[in-house]
Amino acid sequence: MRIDVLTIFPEYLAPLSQSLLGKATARGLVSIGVHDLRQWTDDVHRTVDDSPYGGGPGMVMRAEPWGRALESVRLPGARLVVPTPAGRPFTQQVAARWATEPALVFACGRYEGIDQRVADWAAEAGPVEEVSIGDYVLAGGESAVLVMVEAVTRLLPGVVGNAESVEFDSHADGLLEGPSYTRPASWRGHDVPPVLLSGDHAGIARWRREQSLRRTAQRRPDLVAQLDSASLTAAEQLV
Ligand SMILES: COC(=O)COc1cccc(COC(=O)c2cn[nH]c2)c1
Repeated sequence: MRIDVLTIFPEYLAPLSQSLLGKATARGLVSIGVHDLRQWTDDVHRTVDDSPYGGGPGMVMRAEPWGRALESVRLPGARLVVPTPAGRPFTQQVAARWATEPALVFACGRYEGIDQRVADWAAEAGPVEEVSIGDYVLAGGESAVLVMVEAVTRLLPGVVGNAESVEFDSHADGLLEGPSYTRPASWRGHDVPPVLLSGDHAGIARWRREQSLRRTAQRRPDLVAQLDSASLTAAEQLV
């Protein structure tokens, strides 16, 4: 997968070339390019923002630099992702869908946002998604891109050592992951649930499912509504 990020703070995206991602890049599973939007400005001050039409606080990112940057960086048909508080929710399902894409381009907004005509114009050349990573407002899209790139690239085959651990992630089956334990069996008066030491694999699997349903019902009742009927019935018994 090819990932390109357009931003006025390229140094903010430095973590992308380290740790998990660094290894994946080194192994050729994903290639990442981070580009400074100011490369595509046309004035001596390298201006990327201007006052909003219609008045209002703050500044808006100008369309021209974005148009030139996207023409230069975005492969034909590549999915353009714009992180924004006003976007559709970014979920594990969205991450899984994007993980099959050959290329993704991320546009990091700053100030009050990017002139809307950029997304509208970009949609003429390929899919554009305005997505939110949560109901809060950041100073810019860079942190959201770090989050989304991590969620997507860890799903790429070969990036996460143990493929099973990806399969059993929270949200992979619509449920939250239950509690995990490791040695020692007793720690500061807290013991590991005995079933996990029993060797009864069917019992362990049943217990883990029950823990996931219970935790989901308690912490994310909004997710319970989306469960299939079997899981729903089980979850309702546990609230
Ligand atoms: C068309 O889209 C835009 O103009 C985007 O513009 C902005 C403006 C300010 C901040 C951001 C960053 O995204 C978030 O704050 C965000 C994403 N998820 N949850 C919070 C983006």
